[in-house]
Amino acid sequence: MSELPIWLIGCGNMAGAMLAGWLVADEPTDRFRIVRPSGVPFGSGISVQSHLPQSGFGEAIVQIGFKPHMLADIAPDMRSLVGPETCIVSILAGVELATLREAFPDAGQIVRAMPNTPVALGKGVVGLIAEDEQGEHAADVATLMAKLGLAEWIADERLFDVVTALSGSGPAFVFRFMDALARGGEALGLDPAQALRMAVETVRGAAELAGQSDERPATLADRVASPGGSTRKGLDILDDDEALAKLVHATLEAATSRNREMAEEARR
Ligand SMILES: NC(=O)c1ccc[n+]([C@@H]2O[C@H](COP(=O)([O-])OP(=O)(O)OC[C@H]3O[C@@H](n4cnc5c(N)ncnc54)[C@H](OP(=O)(O)O)[C@@H]3O)[C@@H](O)[C@H]2O)c1
Ligand code: PRO
Repeated sequence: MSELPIWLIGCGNMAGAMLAGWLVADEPTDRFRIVRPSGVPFGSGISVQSHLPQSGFGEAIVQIGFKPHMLADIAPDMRSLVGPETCIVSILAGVELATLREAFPDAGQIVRAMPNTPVALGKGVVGLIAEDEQGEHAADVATLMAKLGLAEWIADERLFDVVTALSGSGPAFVFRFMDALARGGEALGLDPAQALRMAVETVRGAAELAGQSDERPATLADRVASPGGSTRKGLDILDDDEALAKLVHATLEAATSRNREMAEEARR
C-alpha cells in the first residue's frame, strides 16, 4: 500500500465517520489533511484548514465530501490543484463519473465511493466504481476503503444509486426499524429505556448471526418461528400481502429516485 497523502475536502458527518474508521484501523494521522470552511478541529492532531491549499495536490487521494449541489461552486477553485497524479474520490450521492470528469478534467483517476456511517467502527459498507478499475490508484482506494468494512466494486454505474439507497441510506432505515421495535414494546407496557436497549441488542445479535450464517435471513427467521408458536403470528403481519417487502421496496425506490435527481442537478 502506498502511503499517499489523503485530502478530505469537506469533513462533516460522513467523511468524519470515515476518518474515525481509518484512525480505528491505525492509519497514520499524518496522512490526512482536512479542508472545511468552519476550520473546526477534528482532533487526533489531524491538520485542518479552512481554505484550499495554495499549491497543487500532486500525487494524492483527494476525497470530496461536501453536498452534491456544491460541486459546481467548489470544483472550479480546486481544478488548478488537481493534476494527472491526483486521484479524486467522490462520496457525493448521485453525482456521476462523467460529471466528476467534467469538474476535474486533469485528474489521473476518478473513483466514486459510497460509504455508510458504521464505517466509523470499521463495520460499514462502501460501494466503489472507478473510471478505470485497473488503473492508477484504484487499488489504493480499494485497500483504504476495505479498512472501513465491506468494500465492493459495483460493475454498472447505473446501479450506484441503488447501492446508495441500500447501504448508504440503509443505516437510517434500520435505525427506524429499531425505534419501531422499541416503541412497539413500550406501547405494550415495557419500560422505554429497557425496550430500546433490548431492541438495539436484538438487531445487533440478529445482524451478526445473519453475517456469520450460510443461510438466508428467511431461513433464520423460520428457525425463530416455532410451528404453531407466537413468532409466526407476528411474521404473518409483516408478510401479509408482502407488507414489509413492499414498504422496503418503495423506500429504496424513493431514495434511488432522489439520487438520480441529485445526479441531474449536479449536471446542470
Ligand atoms: N451522511 C451520510 O450517511 C452519507 C452517506 C454516503 C454519502 N454521503 C455524502 O456525503 C456528502 C456529505 O454529507 P454529510 O452528511 O457528511 O454532510 P455534512 O455533515 O453537512 O458535511 C458537509 C461538509 O462539507 C463541508 N463544506 C461546505 N462547504 C464547503 C466548501 N466550500 N469547501 C469544502 N468543504 C465544504 C462542510 O464544512 P464544515 O465542516 O466546515 O461545515 C462539511 O464538512 C454528501 O455529498 C452526501 O451525499 C453522506
Ligand atoms: N446519505 C446521503 C443522502 O441522504 C446519501 C446516502 C446517505 O443524500
